[in-house]
Amino acid sequence: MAETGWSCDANDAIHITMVQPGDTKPKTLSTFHPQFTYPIFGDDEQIFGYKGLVIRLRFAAHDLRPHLHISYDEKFKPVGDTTPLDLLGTLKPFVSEEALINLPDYEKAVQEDASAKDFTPPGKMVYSYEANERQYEIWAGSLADPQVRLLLDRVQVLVSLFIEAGTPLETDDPEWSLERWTVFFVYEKVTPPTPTASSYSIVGYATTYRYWYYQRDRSHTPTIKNDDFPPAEIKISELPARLRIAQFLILPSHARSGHGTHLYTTIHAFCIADPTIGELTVEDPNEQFDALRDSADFCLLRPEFLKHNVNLNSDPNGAYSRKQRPRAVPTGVLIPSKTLLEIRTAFKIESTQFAHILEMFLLSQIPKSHRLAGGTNLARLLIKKHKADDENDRRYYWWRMLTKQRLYKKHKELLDELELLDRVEKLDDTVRNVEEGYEITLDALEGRLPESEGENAAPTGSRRQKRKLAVEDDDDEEENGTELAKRPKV
Ligand SMILES: CC(=O)SCCNC(=O)CCNC(=O)[C@H](O)C(C)(C)COP(=O)(O)OP(=O)(O)OC[C@H]1O[C@@H](n2cnc3c(N)ncnc32)[C@H](O)[C@@H]1OP(=O)(O)O
Repeated sequence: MAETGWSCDANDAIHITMVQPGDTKPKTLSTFHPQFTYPIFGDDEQIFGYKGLVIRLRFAAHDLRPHLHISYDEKFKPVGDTTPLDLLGTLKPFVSEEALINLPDYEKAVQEDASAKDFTPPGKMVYSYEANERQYEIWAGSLADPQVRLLLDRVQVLVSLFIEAGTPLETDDPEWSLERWTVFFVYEKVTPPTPTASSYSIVGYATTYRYWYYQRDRSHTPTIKNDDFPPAEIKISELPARLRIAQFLILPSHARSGHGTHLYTTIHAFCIADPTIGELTVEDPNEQFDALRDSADFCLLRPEFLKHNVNLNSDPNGAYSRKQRPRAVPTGVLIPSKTLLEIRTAFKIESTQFAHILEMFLLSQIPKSHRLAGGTNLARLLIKKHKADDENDRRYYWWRMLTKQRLYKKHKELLDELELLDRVEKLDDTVRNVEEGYEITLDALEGRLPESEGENAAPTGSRRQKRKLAVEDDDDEEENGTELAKRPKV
């Protein structure tokens, strides 16, 4: 434990333990430390006043019954204003009330839980899968369901401990508001450790909510109607909506085994199956989540792009373009915009995310030796431009133009404040960084795709790193009012 004198690292002091009944008393399934404790203990994540401090947060693996247990070897004797931290007072707002019973009572409750044998996760099962010869199920339920609320209230402290800038949900909102929320739980189906124990063990969960999706029907001229007032009851669950993933968590003991990807694709399938949902969006995704989402969306859309022969036209304006540079990027002839819109609408993918996946796909269709990652001669291409002899060089030229065009439109206000030369340089840096980010994802996907071209050799060790982007996405900041969890995403 990183301890200096009377202060210790809060991340080390907290132990999160999943338990299930054992032969005579509950046994530990897994134990892990939090990633963050600053929402509870402050920015420096230090706890003053204890030696040998262990704050153990236990959860029953099936119904997440919680328990908080604090132990230490020595406690600092107050000197004037210098007092040890009030641990219970500090932790109370973050853990549910029922976690504060004594340990023997908790252990008895877990060990002798008569209902455990018949426990099923709340809501209904929406997907099941096998991984590494183990069985998993994903269940979805409305937050208006008291059982969903109970589980969420019990586990929400993990949001503060694992999701940067994440805040636990208010679960005592009015019912109509709770109905907007669907919570997805991932459980492993296990062989019960005792005859009366549960066969479910938590893996992770995600919260999602519907929010109004304004779509103007331009085929109708707005008219004043004499409808009854007040109107008949409106059910929020039936209004056109976007579904937004708010919190997404896979327990560290189950991380990097594909469960996050299963959970995300299940939520996506849930959106596609619901005619009232127009798009899937994500609130404040972090870098890891973006990587997971990009990979999953790429695997989903790639077969569709291939089916429709989506590719960059290397001669967008025919022979004419070879002599004279078009005044604007000829998007309509470069890519099949109508088909792409149909794909995007059918797959309910938000427009910026769709643009990323499309750009990544178009890039992947250019042989690596004609891309920056494969050592193409960019200086020569920038002289030859759309007149380059090789069609893949021309494709790469147009790929850069198309991506720059999107980036420019998205960040127009910011870029227009710069001098022309600075603007060109900034845009150039950004497209390069975006391209590097795509190459990393394509590398990571190598071998996972059914018809892998073998273009992107898998790297040794993770190359996943923060995408260095020259132009930051100010939209996210505006929408979410926080910069902490946000990764610059262009
Ligand atoms: C909206 C938000 O809430 S944003 C916040 C997201 N949540 C958090 O950051 C909380 C803490 N972290 C987590 O909960 C998890 O680590 C998550 C959600 C980020 C990722 O979940 P995981 O289950 O680990 O994801 P998954 O296993 O599907 O993929 C992650 C990696 O594992 C790799 N992977 C996928 N399947 C396997 C497998 N069978 N074996 C080994 N590795 C695999 C993937 O390649 C991926 O690697 P990469 O990111 O380097 O490309």
